[in-house]
Amino acid sequence: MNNVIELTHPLIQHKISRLRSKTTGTSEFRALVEEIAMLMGYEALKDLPLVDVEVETPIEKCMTPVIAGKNLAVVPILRAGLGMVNGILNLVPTAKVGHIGLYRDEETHEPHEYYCKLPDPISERLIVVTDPMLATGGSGVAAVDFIKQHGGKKIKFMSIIAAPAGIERLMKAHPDIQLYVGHIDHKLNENAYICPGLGDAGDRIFGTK
Ligand SMILES: O=P(O)(O)OC[C@H]1O[C@H](OP(=O)(O)OP(=O)(O)O)[C@H](O)[C@@H]1O
Ligand SMILES: O=c1cc[nH]c(=O)[nH]1
Ligand SMILES: [Mg+2]
Repeated sequence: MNNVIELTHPLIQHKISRLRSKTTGTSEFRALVEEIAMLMGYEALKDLPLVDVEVETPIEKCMTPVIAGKNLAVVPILRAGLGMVNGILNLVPTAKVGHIGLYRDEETHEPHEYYCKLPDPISERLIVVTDPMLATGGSGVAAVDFIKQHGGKKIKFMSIIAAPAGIERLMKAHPDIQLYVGHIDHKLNENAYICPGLGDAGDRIFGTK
């Protein structure tokens, strides 16, 4: 799939291995998620639009490119996607942040919405959705559905670990988006957790278990 980009950089792979270990504690886990998001963002934002502005160097005036400031919105899927936001904001501090609250039903594994607030106007922005885990893809599809219903058009989705089933479901529902993944794991278990994965990303970021 052309729109699925697996980021194979050794720094990303090394940090994902640290995330996977069950001995990695909350503060290191949180820091790693942010660092990985920043490294993934470096790649995912390589087509950010630029505008030329005039700058005076100590030598002379010149026209030189800067990021067109109002163009980016980061939209984490709560809770776990929040852990990736500062990684992107480190790269583009002027980005706006929207939030989509979803949790998976423990029995059906289907997502339930509890919050949605997006920056206005959303239609003109490049939107980067963040969620460390793409498992069945239900949450990802629902999040992109919401964003499109609110007028979002240019959407990139960043996931640290993805399962093949989730990738397929998301890209079948939304073939126009670009999906950036840090690693594609091999399967889901009977509770729809990614194997080998890293466990429950939200609980590990926020220390809730
Ligand atoms: O692809 P899916 O099968 O939908 O699963 C992935 C979703 O599950 C996790 O969220 P969770 O429901 O655990 O909520 P949390 O982030 O609040 O822990 C994860 O952060 C994703 O949003
Ligand atoms: O493996 C998984 C699947 C869904 N959500 C998680 O946090 N981890
Ligand atoms: Mg969770």
